[in-house]
Amino acid sequence: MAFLTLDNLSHHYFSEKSYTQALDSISLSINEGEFISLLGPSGCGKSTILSIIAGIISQTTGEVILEEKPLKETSLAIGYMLQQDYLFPWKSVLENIMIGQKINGSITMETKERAQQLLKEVGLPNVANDYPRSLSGGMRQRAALVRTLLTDPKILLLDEPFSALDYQTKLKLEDLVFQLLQAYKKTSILVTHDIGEAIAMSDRIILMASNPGRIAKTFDVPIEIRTITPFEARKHPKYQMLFDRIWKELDKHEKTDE
Ligand SMILES: Nc1ncnc2c1ncn2[C@@H]1O[C@H](COP(=O)(O)OP(=O)(O)OP(=O)(O)O)[C@@H](O)[C@H]1O
Repeated sequence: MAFLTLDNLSHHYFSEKSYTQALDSISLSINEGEFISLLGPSGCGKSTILSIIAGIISQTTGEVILEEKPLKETSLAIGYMLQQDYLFPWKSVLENIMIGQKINGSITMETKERAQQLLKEVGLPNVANDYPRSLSGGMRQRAALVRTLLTDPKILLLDEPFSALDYQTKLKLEDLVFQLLQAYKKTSILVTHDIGEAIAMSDRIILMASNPGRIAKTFDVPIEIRTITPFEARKHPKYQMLFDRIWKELDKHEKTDE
């Protein structure tokens, strides 16, 4: 039995003036500890899938099943990391990363120690009492990652978390996130437009097509790439081969959408 199942998900957005079928019959099984990427053209429904899993919106039809139970609303089992870090400027880094526990009234000495430990693990050992304005974009995203991990979610949703960063910072952060999520055996779903990032970080890539948003093809990433860091993966010959296959497939779908 899969850890997380998307069973025949469809979603329609309605407004007074328009109707959009964002998703059509999305079915996907994800194993515990697996890293999946959703890749595809703008508007194919990648973020809509994450919003449904996070319980922010309800699917029109279908089910999300986590550990054999339907997931119907927002849950602490789901952690969400976005392109923007959404750190509160008036709170220190430590206060920001413990915001979930503060809201739940569950801050303990143990939480504080774990927060400090995680900050060390992401290379931010000395910023707990600083304010977000004194941190670089990459440092802020690392703090946002700690905030997400501190609630110990079962599933991590990553919606283009590196896309606002400069290229060098993005590559460094990819390595860090990859290693951390592997160490903590987190099940993760990454939304990205970057074919290279999807190959370098994932076990499996779900290529989507639009109008309506649907799964076009699935690619398994070769084991030789999955067992090395994203930075090293980009230099592997099998990376280039897979890149070319995905590029061709994406091109085919973009042409049919035109
Ligand atoms: N709140 C909304 N109201 C109406 N239509 C929406 C809404 N959110 C998304 N859509 C539409 O649903 C479709 C899927 O959008 P979604 O944002 O999930 O795609 P995406 O693949 O994540 O796009 P991008 O890569 O540009 O972020 C698009 O046609 C979009 O215009």
